[in-house]
Amino acid sequence: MPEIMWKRDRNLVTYCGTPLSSPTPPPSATTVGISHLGTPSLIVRNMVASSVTPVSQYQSSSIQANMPSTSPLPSVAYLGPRSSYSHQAALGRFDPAKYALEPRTTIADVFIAVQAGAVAYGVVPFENSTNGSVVFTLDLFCDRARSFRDTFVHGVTYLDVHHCLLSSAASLSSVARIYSHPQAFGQCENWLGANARGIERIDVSSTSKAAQIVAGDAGAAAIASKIAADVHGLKVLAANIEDSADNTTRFFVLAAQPELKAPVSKGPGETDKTFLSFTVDHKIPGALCDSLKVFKDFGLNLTSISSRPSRLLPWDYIFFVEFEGHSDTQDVQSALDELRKCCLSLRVLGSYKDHQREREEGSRDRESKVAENGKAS
Ligand SMILES: O=C(O)C(=O)Cc1ccccc1
Repeated sequence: MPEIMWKRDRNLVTYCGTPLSSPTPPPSATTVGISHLGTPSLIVRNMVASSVTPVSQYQSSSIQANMPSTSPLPSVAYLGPRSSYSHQAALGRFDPAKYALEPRTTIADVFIAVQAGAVAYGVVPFENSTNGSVVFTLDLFCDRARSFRDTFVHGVTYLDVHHCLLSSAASLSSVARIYSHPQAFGQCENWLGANARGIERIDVSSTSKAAQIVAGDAGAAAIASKIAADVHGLKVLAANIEDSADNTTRFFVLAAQPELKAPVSKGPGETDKTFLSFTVDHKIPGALCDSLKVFKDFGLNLTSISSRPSRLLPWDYIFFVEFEGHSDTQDVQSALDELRKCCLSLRVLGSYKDHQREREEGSRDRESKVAENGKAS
């Protein structure tokens, strides 16, 4: 086997000197579910058609992760196997006629594939409306080993998430084990507390992985989507078991270069956002407060804040902030210059368009319709 050499040349990914793919701009951010893709059976057919065969679970995932795509189309890596929520989010954003959607075993493998230039884009879950941050993804953005220096957030896409309990067992009384992704367990706590007390819970890499395992184990069930039930030939023992009816997950679209230009025109309801990580000197009282005050002073509205342990020292943290504004504008650049003065380190992880306002307006519409309906009855 010849040694595989990757290098980056003016944003073209080259393999032994031959251009393989030039990143193609993705379609603009899309929102809410995948219903626009057609009937459930069409979606399932697309999922089957747009997937390459998942690698055996015994093969090292990191070797597979940075293998170049063999498709002539620009490729998009997602947390697989097929029928995961990440796959559904990727299908909502990337037309499978124009992009080759490729499953990866873990979220880390998606980052590895993007960083290596093996794919043009990656789709990873970032945060959930009921269960908060996806810590696996935040930990990869911490980039403690400096492995993902060229991996940036390029866009956002949203997915309405409705969980089901899937099994080949006739009823819950024959189920001894439930498999799922930790995020899915966290989004179904009420249902599990009321209906599945004492049943063992087993964390796996994705909900569709759980469905795949359960397809071969009659004493087990998976928390996954209705689409995963169809793909893996499982029965739906219970539907819509999520704690919150408007359960939504936000996914980041990753790419190996930042989206540098501030968009000249924005669609209705679109907002520019920037995501960054920073560290402060924990020995200085008020260091975090000083850094957050910069956003206030520059009139930049924060939309998300989270932290992960630095793993350098106990109780030392890396902070993540998302705010409204684009890093390619003078306002934001001045704020970042000021922020650098009170931070030990700062990394802009990407600027992108978001449709959140439109979604909020949509949910306000729903709320006012419910209120009007309440008055009328
Ligand atoms: O496990 C999956 O299917 C994923 O894509 C991760 C996830 C899990 C639960 C809700 C949303 C995304």
